Amino acid sequence: MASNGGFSFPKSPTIARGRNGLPKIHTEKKKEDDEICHDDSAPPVKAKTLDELHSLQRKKSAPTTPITGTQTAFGSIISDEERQIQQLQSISASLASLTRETGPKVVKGDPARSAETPRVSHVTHHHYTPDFSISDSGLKFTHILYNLSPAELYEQAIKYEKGSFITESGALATLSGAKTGRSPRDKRVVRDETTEDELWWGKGSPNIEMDEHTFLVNRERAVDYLCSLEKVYVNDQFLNWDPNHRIKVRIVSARAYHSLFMHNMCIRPTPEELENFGTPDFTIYNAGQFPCNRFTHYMTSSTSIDMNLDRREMVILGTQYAGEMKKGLFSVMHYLMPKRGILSLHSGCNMGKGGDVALFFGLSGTGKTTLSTDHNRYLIGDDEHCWSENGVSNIEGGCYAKCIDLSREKEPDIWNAIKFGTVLENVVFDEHSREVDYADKSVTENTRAAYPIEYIPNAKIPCVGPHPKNVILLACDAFGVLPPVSKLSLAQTMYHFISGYTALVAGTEDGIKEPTATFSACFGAAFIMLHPTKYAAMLAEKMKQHGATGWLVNTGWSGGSYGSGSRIKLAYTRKIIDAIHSGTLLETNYAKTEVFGLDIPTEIEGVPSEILDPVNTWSDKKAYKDTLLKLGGLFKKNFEVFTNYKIGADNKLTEEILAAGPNF
Ligand SMILES: Nc1ncnc2c1ncn2[C@@H]1O[C@H](COP(=O)(O)OP(=O)(O)OP(=O)(O)O)[C@@H](O)[C@H]1O
Ligand SMILES: O=C([O-])CC(=O)C(=O)O
Ligand SMILES: [Ca+2]
Ligand SMILES: [Mn+2]
Repeated sequence: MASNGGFSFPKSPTIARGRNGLPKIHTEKKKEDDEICHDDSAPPVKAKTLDELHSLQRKKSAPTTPITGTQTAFGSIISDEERQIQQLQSISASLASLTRETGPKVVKGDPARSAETPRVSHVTHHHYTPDFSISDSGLKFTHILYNLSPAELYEQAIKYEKGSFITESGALATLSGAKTGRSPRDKRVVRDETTEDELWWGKGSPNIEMDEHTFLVNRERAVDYLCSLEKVYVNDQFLNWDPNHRIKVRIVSARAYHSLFMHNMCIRPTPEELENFGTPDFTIYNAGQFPCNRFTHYMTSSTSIDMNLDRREMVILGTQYAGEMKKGLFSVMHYLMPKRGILSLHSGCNMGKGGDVALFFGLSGTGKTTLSTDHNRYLIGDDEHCWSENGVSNIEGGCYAKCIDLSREKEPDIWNAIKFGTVLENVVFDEHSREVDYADKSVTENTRAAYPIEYIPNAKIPCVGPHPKNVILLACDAFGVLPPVSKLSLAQTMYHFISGYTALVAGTEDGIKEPTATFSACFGAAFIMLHPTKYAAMLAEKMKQHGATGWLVNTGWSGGSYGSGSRIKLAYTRKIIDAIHSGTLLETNYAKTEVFGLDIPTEIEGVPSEILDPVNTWSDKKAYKDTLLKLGGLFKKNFEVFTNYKIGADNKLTEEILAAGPNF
């Protein structure tokens, strides 16, 4: 016993094997000398009750502006408690019913814990509540879970939201409910005197009108629903990394999943920034699963996503798909930024070690996130950017990657970003090991991961960069006739930007399906608010001024259309993109294609030369020509609506753009 310097180990109970192989536990009284033996166990806890013990576990967060309090705009200093009351008053005002003219009684903190953790006392928006407005809803409290941390949101989701699980890598797996994608046909925009003239309305426009009154009806419905809940989540965050054009947004939602999603996707304020947040510039009321009333004017389904630019508010009813919030705010930026002379872009963006910036435009699923996430370059952002006179800035604070068929080998940075804090939507996983099967489309093909941008190792923080050198237009051409890469003139770049082409293959359950061409102006018609030519004119102007080169990259099929050919290997596309970034692709020899008149390189390092001209990869040359002409015809037909518009101040450019399309 004394051999180890006077220490002894408490004797473990003697275990013997019984007849059935199970250990037999001996419970006879220990010998006297065992009890007086040196005890090295830790001292007992100070708590006298379990509640006391639990309260020891959680330490109150340190005040972020200690003792001195916060300096207000008028120079006075306010206490921490006063500041918290102001914050709650602001939230109560956000949640105020428009008819009762008073905000709900709000109290900060988890209702499940309010008994044990007294937080800031409640506030009502107006201190005086007239008698006539007293109703049951006026008597209850709404608990506010304000800018919770990812850990707190995990606990909320797992406790209260069915379908929430921690995956093997630590991500939060969630279900978005009946909707697993956006509902563009249910989007409504208030048409008033201002927006009547400013916005793009009519054929092709994503802005389907509603009147102010109907908006208020839906707003009231969402606010009443949210206030009827025991608790709501409130996120106060920012959009746009350009400090001169930063927008303050507030998101009120019913689910921890939504709060964590926006925590990841918007820019996260520092504690100091949060203290001085004040009144938001834009507010989202996300009532999620609560539907709109189909008897309401303008409603054509139980889902409605309503935007009121004058009130700076958005209401979501009848869909829990979180992308509605992300893209709703993007639409707002597509309105606010051009007003300030800043171009908003549905594009990814990265920067080389030497400071060369590339933009990646493309419709959903064409490769913005995949190709802007590049181990050799700094990631500025994967989906939404602004281009101002100062250069580029990311609008968001996170990325939203498609996960279908994700593999560690092909997309290591995205794979590694799926860890604690990341929201994983609609994926399927092993019920025991919680390993995700990224090939499984049982819930949807649109499985997604939302993670903060700093989860990508070479993210450029702050997410801003100089003026772009290369503008890469991505199309996933399932017809297999567009070349893997072509160099574009400015007029061609504008033609393809306005066209916004891609062709994906819809559901593949019933065997081979024909690809369908999609044209979406500015590679994001669902989100733009002004006429496409307004954005196009700004892009042309900026590309000309900064000498950026345009490229068209087909990330889709080669060797035949969908069904006979195959998707271009991601490894080849990456080599093509590398050659664009490095500048070597500018130096190589070019040939011109028929019909589209594109300049295609004859060789690229690491890419088999025969695939560079798609005609070489088709065994049936007639089928190739027919398909090429068919696609050319679709482009022409789509562009008809734009032929009457002037693009920019210069008529010459308009003519050049019209001539830059397919010719046959
Ligand atoms: N050659 C290729 N180039 C790019 N992506 C490819 C290629 N082959 C397969 N892929 C796959 O295509 C998908 C591209 O999706 P990605 O998330 O980049 O779309 P996105 O343009 O960011 O769309 P969204 O705007 O909807 O987020 C990924 O799943 C990627 O693995
Ligand atoms: O908004 C979404 O759901 C995903 C996305 O990025 C897009 O469709 O462009
Ligand atoms: Ca993306
Ligand atoms: Mn997108």
